[in-house]
Amino acid sequence: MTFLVRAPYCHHFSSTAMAMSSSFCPHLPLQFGARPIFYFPTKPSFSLSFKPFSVQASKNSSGKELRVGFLGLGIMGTPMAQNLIKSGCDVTVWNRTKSKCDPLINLGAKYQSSPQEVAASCDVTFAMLADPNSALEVACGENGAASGMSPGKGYVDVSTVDDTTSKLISARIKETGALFLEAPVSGSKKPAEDGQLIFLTAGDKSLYETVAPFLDIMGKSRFYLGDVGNGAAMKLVVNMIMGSMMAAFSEGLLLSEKVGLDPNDVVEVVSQGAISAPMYKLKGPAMIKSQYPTAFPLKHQQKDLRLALGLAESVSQSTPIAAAANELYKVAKSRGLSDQDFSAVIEALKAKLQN
Ligand SMILES: NC(=O)C1=CN([C@@H]2O[C@H](COP(=O)(O)OP(=O)(O)OC[C@H]3O[C@@H](n4cnc5c(N)ncnc54)[C@H](OP(=O)(O)O)[C@@H]3O)[C@@H](O)[C@H]2O)C=CC1
Ligand SMILES: O=CCCC(=O)O
Repeated sequence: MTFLVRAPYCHHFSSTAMAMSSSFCPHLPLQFGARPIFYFPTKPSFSLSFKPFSVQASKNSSGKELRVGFLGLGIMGTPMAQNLIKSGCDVTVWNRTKSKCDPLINLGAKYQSSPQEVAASCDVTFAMLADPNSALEVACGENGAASGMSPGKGYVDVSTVDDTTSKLISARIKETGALFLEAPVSGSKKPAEDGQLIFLTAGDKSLYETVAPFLDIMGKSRFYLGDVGNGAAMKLVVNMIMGSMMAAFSEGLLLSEKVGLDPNDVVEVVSQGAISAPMYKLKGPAMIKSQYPTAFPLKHQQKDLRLALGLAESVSQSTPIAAAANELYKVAKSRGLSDQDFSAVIEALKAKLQN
């Protein structure tokens, strides 16, 4: 197997490719069913000498370097597309609000004025949209990407959506003869900037292999999980856990303060014990100061909890903790905190106590 690897924390993407023998690629034991999972756990700690990405990038049937489209340039899409451009990829961008394309055009990206035109002018097109509705609209709506798709092309949806939405998009893309991969990401704004995302992919295996070099520019590891829907489900499970963890952490911080403890000590104690999580150490100090600089918008966390609860209901799985957490995020949204970081959910608990 060939892996594209990059120097840890290398921002200039002089990155890249090195053919590694399969002995470098640990195949982890399968714990979620009998599907193959390809896992590259961390970037190597040794130094490599790199060639420009384009030398090793996947080629299309005419032997030309693949042209990459990127739709959706929000908090995540912008740094992801930026990393592709900086690595030397041929990138064409589109965003509903056109002004967000400008910084990427300045970096060397091309621009097309609709998802259809991006898809028509590129070999593979990535999409990073807000939610199921926008993902569907951009892929399947008027002048949507599907209208520009044809055999030999591929569509990679990296948005967080539910499995039903992903299957609808997949069906529409595949109608055109193109291939489809869902590839939602774990990791937030900073991992996106640092090319340290975790891709949870499912769908056409050959497209997964084709876009692997691009995933490796944007991420630190990638999982192939089988049929369309499995990547979406994995992402929702992970974010359901995360949403509940943040809600529980918020309760702990507020309780500690009420009983006369220093919540900064709580952050430190938690960080040294079995329930330590990078998220607590990263966001706790700002939460204590009632500051919520946005990395992962609260409205998206609530969307993910809503979708995860739907997923749980579809298989009759009881999820009372996530359901309670979801209510808190809904309260936070109703108090105008949608665009703050999801750690602002703590404000919902403060508000509750004041009622
Ligand atoms: N932020 C994070 O930490 C992470 C987010 N995610 C997921 O990634 C996705 C994107 O997140 P993020 O970048 O934070 O979100 P943002 O809200 O920053 O960006 C959303 C993007 O979707 C576009 N969009 C929204 N509605 C429409 C529409 N109707 N038609 C066309 N485009 C639309 C926006 O365009 P415009 O600029 O015009 O508004 C923007 O490009 C979400 O699914 C989120 O859950 C996954 C991992 C981490
Ligand atoms: O979907 C958002 C995930 C945020 C994270 O993994 O830190």
